[in-house]
Amino acid sequence: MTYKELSEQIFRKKSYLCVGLDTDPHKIPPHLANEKDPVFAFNRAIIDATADLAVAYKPNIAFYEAQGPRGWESLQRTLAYIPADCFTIADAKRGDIGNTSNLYARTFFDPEAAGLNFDSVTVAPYMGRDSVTPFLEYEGKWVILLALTSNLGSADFQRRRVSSESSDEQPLFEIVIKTAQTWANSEQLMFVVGATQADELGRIRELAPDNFLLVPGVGAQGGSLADVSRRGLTAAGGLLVNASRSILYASSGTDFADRARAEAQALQTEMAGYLATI
Ligand SMILES: O=c1ccn([C@@H]2O[C@H](COP(=O)(O)O)[C@@H](O)[C@H]2O)c(=O)[nH]1
Repeated sequence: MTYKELSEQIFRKKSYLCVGLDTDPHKIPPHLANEKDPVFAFNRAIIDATADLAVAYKPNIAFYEAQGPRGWESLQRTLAYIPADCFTIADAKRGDIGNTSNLYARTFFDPEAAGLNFDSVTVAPYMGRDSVTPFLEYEGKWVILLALTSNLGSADFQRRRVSSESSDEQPLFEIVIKTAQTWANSEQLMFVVGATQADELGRIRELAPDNFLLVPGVGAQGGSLADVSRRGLTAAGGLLVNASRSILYASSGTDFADRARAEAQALQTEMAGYLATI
């Protein structure tokens, strides 16, 4: 999906909601246990309940890999089921020496390789340019680079102030953003910024006025959709705000899909209000 198409979907659906498919087999409602593929049955119900409210889906790959070959099949079925008008994110947080990154990129972008054809993959930036560029070689695919993550540990490195040859001290995440912008344009490069980091969102938006930001951390992690939207929305939309557990596990009973829809609907209604102001 191109930048323009993603932006159009946001204004068509009046939503920048990304539903995170962090599907934990232990949290699937018991009545799905007899399905041939309970993880897929759960995801299918969540997708059916939210597809008109969401512009993106983000399976977190850890939840599928932890299931072995069965999990990979659930992931393939889930990806194939996501409607074509939704942007897809492999939240895999990959990145290695170029030779190895080539294979990670092939895994998520080449359907002939591992049966997956995601629009984008999350990548850790700390091994530098040659660890990221293999993902950028796939035309029409996106890299979503970790910039300032939502967890407390982001203070350990990402927020640490460092000096570089060309400038005074600045937080490491700023160097990540500025440097990565020399590798790819905003049509192919997004940044992850946690909703719990709203204090820095204005500054990040200044540095990256045209890049989409993937913002996890509303819902279970307590980030504020209002703060994120006020600081992060652009004329193109420019945001994908992810919620996983607060939607998936709104209920553990037979009404789980209805309750998931209600949670997604509440976020989408709020988003429609913010979009109306830009
Ligand atoms: O900084 C980051 C980067 C990624 N994530 C991922 O997003 C979801 C959040 O799930 P919730 O249940 O809505 O908290 C999950 O897959 C994380 O691995 C993040 O939270 N923060």
